[in-house]
Amino acid sequence: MAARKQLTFVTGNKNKLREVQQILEKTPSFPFEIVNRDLDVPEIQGTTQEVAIAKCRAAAKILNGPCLTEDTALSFHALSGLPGPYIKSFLSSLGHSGLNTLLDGFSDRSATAICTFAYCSSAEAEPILFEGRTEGKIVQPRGPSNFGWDPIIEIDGTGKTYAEMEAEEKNKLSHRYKALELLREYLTKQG
Ligand SMILES: O=P(O)(O)OP(=O)(O)OP(=O)(O)OC[C@H]1O[C@@H](n2cnc3c(O)ncnc32)[C@H](O)[C@@H]1O
Ligand SMILES: [Mg+2]
Repeated sequence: MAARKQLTFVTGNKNKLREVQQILEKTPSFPFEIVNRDLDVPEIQGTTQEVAIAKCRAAAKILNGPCLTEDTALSFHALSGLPGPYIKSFLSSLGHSGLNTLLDGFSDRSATAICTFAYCSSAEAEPILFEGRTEGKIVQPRGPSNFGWDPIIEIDGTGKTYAEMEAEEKNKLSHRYKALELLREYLTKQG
């Protein structure tokens, strides 16, 4: 059997990489083998889509070939979608408790976790986006603090935070899983 073609997933985040690999292990029809490169790619300011497109373009230019990038946003509805794509710096500055405090005074604590994969088929190609969303609400931390804001989002209909779920459970309903399903469909059709 011919070896599967490789696709470079540019991320410095080991937790993202682990989840992508776990999800794809359950998806035997995925047409590429994912290999990781940790490149320092600038992340611009803008909408989640603008940030994702610029990052993928920059990574494809550095690699001079096809690549995959991923951006994760966490949008609080009461704050018109903020922190959104800026969640990484909000989390590192404010921590779990500070993110909760941002919503004090609002009755609406709902939030959307958004995962945006961007795929460039060559260094010059326009990035194509694949977006997955999962709804929840921001709560005081519950469960292990292994990955970002997992302990402070309780996922609708489960009564659990992402951090309280086994990997398998998160990977069946997560923003990342949903985005990866769309990417898989697209790449499978491309042949
Ligand atoms: O190299 P890249 O892929 O950019 O990795 P990153 O860690 O910088 O990731 P982002 O720029 O997309 O920032 C997203 C932030 O949200 C966190 N995060 C991403 N996915 C998450 C998930 O499924 N659960 C909890 N936190 C997550 C992540 O740790 C970052 O703090
Ligand atoms: Mg980043």
